[in-house]
Amino acid sequence: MAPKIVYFPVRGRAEVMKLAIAYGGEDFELELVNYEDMKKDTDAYKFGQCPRLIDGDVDMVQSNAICRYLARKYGLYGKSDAETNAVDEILEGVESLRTKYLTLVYQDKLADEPKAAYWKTHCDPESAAARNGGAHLAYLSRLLKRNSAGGGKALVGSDVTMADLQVFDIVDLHARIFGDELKAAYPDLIAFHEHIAGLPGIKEYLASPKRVAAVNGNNLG
Ligand SMILES: N[C@@H](CCC(=O)N[C@@H](CS)C(=O)NCC(=O)O)C(=O)O
Repeated sequence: MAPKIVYFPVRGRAEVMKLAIAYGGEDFELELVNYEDMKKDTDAYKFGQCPRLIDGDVDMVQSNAICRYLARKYGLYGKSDAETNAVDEILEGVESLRTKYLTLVYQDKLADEPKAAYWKTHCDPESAAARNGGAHLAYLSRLLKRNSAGGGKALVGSDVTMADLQVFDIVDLHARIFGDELKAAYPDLIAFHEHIAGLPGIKEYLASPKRVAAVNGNNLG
């Protein structure tokens, strides 16, 4: 049976899971959950939150735990302890940026002022350089360059890992908001994003009706 993801009708935290399953060559089923039903079912939704993954005997929540499970299942977790550690570092690094992104879109509603401040603090390579490298996207770009085995196409080692899928997704979210500005600032991350988008399984998934539409207008989702 195909793995089942239970979530709200947005891309959100489930998107990376779908990319991993698609790259792993499996199909997935998507079940939409209603907020009130989720809150009542504390056995399944142990923290009152989704996404949830059901895959055979596996029934779990917490997106990064799910991502690690899928990384092990599909061989996306590095080829050595050192690579696995590096994948874990990147998953957590992306999580930090995702938290800030979620504040910008859900709490600050992408208003002009917080958006400009967000760009300056977390994205802008010039202000990052002025702060000796301190900006989240600059960190990711540096990690991509530093991994010579990846040739700009992988963040850890030479093969695709869950770290690549997480970075693809976070770049995808930022590209929707910052468009040309992001392209000009991080051509390496954009080229990386294009490479991942063309991988077998992922290419077909991204073009398929299974990809939940981005919530346009406010760029959420
Ligand atoms: N740490 C959790 C966060 C999950 C989360 O915030 N889920 C949101 C939807 S994206 C949710 O269920 N919110 C309902 C709530 O927290 O009451 C994870 O990574 O899965």
